[in-house]
Amino acid sequence: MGIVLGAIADDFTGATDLANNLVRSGMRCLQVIGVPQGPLPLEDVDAVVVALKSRSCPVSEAVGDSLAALDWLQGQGARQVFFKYCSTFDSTDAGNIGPVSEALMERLGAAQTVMVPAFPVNGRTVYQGHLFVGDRLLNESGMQHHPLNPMRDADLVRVLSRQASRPVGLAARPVLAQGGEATRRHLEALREQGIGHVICGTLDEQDLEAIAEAVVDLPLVTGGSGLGQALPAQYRRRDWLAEVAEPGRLAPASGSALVLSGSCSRATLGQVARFLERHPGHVLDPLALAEGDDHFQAALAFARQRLAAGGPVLVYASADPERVRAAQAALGTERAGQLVEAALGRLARQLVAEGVGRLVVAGGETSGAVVSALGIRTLRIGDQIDPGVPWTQAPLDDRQAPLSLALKSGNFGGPDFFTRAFEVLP
Ligand SMILES: Nc1ncnc2c1ncn2[C@@H]1O[C@H](COP(=O)(O)OP(=O)(O)OP(=O)(O)O)[C@@H](O)[C@H]1O
Ligand SMILES: O=C(O)[C@@H](O)C(=O)CO
Repeated sequence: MGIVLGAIADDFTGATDLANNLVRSGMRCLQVIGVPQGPLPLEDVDAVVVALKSRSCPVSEAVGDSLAALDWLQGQGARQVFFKYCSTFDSTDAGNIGPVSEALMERLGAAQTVMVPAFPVNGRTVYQGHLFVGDRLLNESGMQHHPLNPMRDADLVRVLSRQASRPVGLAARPVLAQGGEATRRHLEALREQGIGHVICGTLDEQDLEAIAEAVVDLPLVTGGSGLGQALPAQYRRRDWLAEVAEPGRLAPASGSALVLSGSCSRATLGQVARFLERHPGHVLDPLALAEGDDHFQAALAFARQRLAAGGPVLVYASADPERVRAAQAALGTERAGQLVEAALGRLARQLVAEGVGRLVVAGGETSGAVVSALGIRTLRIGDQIDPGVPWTQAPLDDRQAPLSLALKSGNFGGPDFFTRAFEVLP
């Protein structure tokens, strides 16, 4: 028998977010970085999430990578496929949510799929097709300033219609409130009218449950991690899942504790400030990194010394918008980001080789850089630290015990995330 759910995530921290919700609802979950070259041992795994970097790359690349992930997941026997994108629907008029969904539908022979970005526990809800972040419409939430995919329209039917070739429809709250069966009938009626994509309104967990009941037999579902919280109960009703007492059980953690932050999101800036009130930290400046190796070596020396004294230690490039803009103006946005990502990746590789065994990384791009630098291919998903962020464990060739790793999306986590993460780790 194969896996129950095969998921394709368009970034690394988003993959971990979905995997976290699946584990919390009782599924044993493995995250793989990129499409594996061959089969993996999956006897004790119910769901695999393939983490891609396909959110902001050219459409053709995103489609190609997503189809390769789909082929691999089908090879592992996945009964249902989940395309995971951001709960703020990060995309542009060119894509990638519409084109990737349509390519997956075509390959799966699916006439219809649902779009469910909502993640109510983190404040992402959808009403009459409009996406809210907390009490603000998406286009007033700060996301209108996103450097890569500014979200200037909260009407998801309109947003998706600009990037999809199949017609887009809506399953609004009054339908969901009537329950799973009524929602399924509504989807069917839309399918008969030729509607390929259905934006689902979602205000709370109950709505997610109605959607999950209605879509459990669709070959493809798409959305944020909220739907991942509700689907396992439906799989269980169909007897597809074994009862497992601790689906997020990991080996005991060991080694010293390090936080690396390249995220400049508002939540991360607060977390950095809170950490520095009680623990040592060292700032990385892209302008200084551009001048030679001394700045990196100073950060490495600082971290080594403080880790030896007991840790946890923070190394961060996180900076307020003004400082980020200044670095970007001087170096170019891409080079500034690359300098930071390369430095944090190098620090991770060096310090893990020297004994760091518990590592928190903040930022999606930053997480991608660190995971690549460490050569990590698979992550076993453990228990949640805060909504959307679990501890994970990765086997490493040159380390006997697995590395405990938490990958935090920029805007996720409470203000004390960087300290509490280590307190909740067994
Ligand atoms: N001081 C800085 N100046 C310029 N760029 C920076 C600075 N610090 C970090 N960066 C870059 O900003 C980018 C931050 O993106 P990243 O995805 O890691 O964080 P995020 O956007 O907060 O997270 P998420 O994608 O999970 O919401 C990275 O490319 C990082 O290298
Ligand atoms: O869905 C979310 O908000 C996150 O998992 C994410 O994708 C952030 O990059």
